[in-house]
Amino acid sequence: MKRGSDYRKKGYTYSFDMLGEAALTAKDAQKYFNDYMSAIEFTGNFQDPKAKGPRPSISIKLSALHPRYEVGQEHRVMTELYDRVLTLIQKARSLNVAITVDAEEMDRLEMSLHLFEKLIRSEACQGWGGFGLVVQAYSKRALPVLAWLNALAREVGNIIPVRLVKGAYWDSEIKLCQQRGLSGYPVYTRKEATDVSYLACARFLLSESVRGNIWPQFASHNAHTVASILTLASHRDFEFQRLHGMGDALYDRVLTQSGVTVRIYAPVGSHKDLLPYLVRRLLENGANSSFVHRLVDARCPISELVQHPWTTLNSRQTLHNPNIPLPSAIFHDRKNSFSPNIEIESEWLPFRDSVQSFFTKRWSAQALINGQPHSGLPSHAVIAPHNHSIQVGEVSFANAELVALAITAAQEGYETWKTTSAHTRADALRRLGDLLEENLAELVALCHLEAGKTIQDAIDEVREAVDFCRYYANEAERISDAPMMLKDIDGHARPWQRQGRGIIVCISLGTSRWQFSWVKSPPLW
Ligand SMILES: NC(=O)c1ccc[n+]([C@@H]2O[C@H](COP(=O)([O-])OP(=O)(O)OC[C@H]3O[C@@H](n4cnc5c(N)ncnc54)[C@H](O)[C@@H]3O)[C@@H](O)[C@H]2O)c1
Ligand SMILES: N[C@@H](CCC=O)C(=O)O
Repeated sequence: MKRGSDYRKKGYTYSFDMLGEAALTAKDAQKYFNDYMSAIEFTGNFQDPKAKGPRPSISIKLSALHPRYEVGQEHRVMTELYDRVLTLIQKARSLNVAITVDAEEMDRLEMSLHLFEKLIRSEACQGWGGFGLVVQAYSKRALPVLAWLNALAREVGNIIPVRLVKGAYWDSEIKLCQQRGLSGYPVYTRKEATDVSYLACARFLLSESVRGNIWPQFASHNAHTVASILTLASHRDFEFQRLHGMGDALYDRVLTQSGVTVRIYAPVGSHKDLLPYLVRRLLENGANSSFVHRLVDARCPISELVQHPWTTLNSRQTLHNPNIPLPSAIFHDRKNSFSPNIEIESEWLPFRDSVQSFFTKRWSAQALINGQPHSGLPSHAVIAPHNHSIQVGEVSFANAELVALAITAAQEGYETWKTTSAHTRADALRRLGDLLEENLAELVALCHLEAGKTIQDAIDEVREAVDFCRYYANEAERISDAPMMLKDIDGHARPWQRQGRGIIVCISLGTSRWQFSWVKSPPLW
């Protein structure tokens, strides 16, 4: 507060962010809760007679306040985390300190909105107008979220402050979707698309149908964006926001020339907690497309800086960025394995229904030799480890006779298999990968019931198998067919070619590696 006093004299106000996020333990979450509480008390009680502008506020991160702020634990989010935030709201309201819920990763958007709705409907928020949230314009859901917030504000009769940012997690959003093999991205992949989205959201927030329901807080250091907002606005019922240490010159001018309030988002805390925040700033400010980066780049002409993002976007051949392949296409030589995004309802609900449709199935497993199942041996019940009242199916174990039969069959098959081209064998493996993927829902149900895996773990298990199939199919083609010349000990080059080693017995322990043994042994050698 003391450090900000010069800025407050100029007319700036603050939103303090207590550094710290992604609490991993209840102890961490309690520490961050205490930090927020004391920040609210300090901010509410601090008197600065020379300060101009509205009172400072506090920004909170939900991930800091609960170690299980995740979709799979939504019932705890809606009760335990709800109680925590409610306590902060009650304290903040009693001291007239506004609270903003920071936006984090896109997968938590729906859950954060459920929680926000429950809180804004609580008695603690009735008629206050000091409880708001952040909307990220790089999100493809930004405009619908704003429309929903506008309807909510109108219904509950509270003004909702909304900080509109471009978004601070762009790089990790892209990487996570690729790693998880999702069907697409929740964020735009061209910078100018985010800029256009920001302006579309700003136009909506400044419209008469929103005025009086939402208090817009436009957060950007991009002079083009700021100038566009000042031009778009037919009233002054909004404010600007900037980060501490950024956009000083721009906002000194805005403050003196436009009469609009400017709030500085100031992170407060120890160096230890600064790292994630700092890395996000480094990534976004280091990007060639960043406005502040281009501003200080002498090679970037002003005519480019002032180009309307719509003109830039419209000049592209595609709205998406072809340099950022879809998650399924990130490998140059094979398809990435697919996962539905079970954090978002539009994908989770249909997938859950398909998985659940197998919950009544009873699987039966027995020796399979030459494509023929061998039943008739004593069977044993397979019981779900997490719920002993569920019988997943039954299994008949092979006996020595069947093992001998299997080895003979494999020996006979090997004679043809070893002369089968690597390409044909690799194709069989790829087909297996595709079949595993096509039957994802059933395999997930089986992993869940038989091994007690969580749904995400089960999906990952199947994905790993699919990846193995595709990866080793390529490897088989790469190394199996082509004869190589290797130098012998006497320096002479000799032709060298791999060949099958014969039958391999694989003993695979436990259920979790069933696919591993399949993929890495018989089909290749
Ligand atoms: N909390 C605040 O008060 C506050 C205030 C101002 C800015 N900010 C943040 O500062 C950062 C910089 O934003 P800005 O408006 O000043 O600068 P900017 O106009 O240069 O926009 C940069 C932003 O564009 C987006 N982006 C970058 N590459 C992209 C791509 N290939 N495809 C789609 N989107 C892409 C990202 O969200 C990136 O942060 C953002 O993280 C913003 O959220 C926060
Ligand atoms: N909440 C952001 C601040 C910048 C954008 O909103 C962060 O923690 O990185």
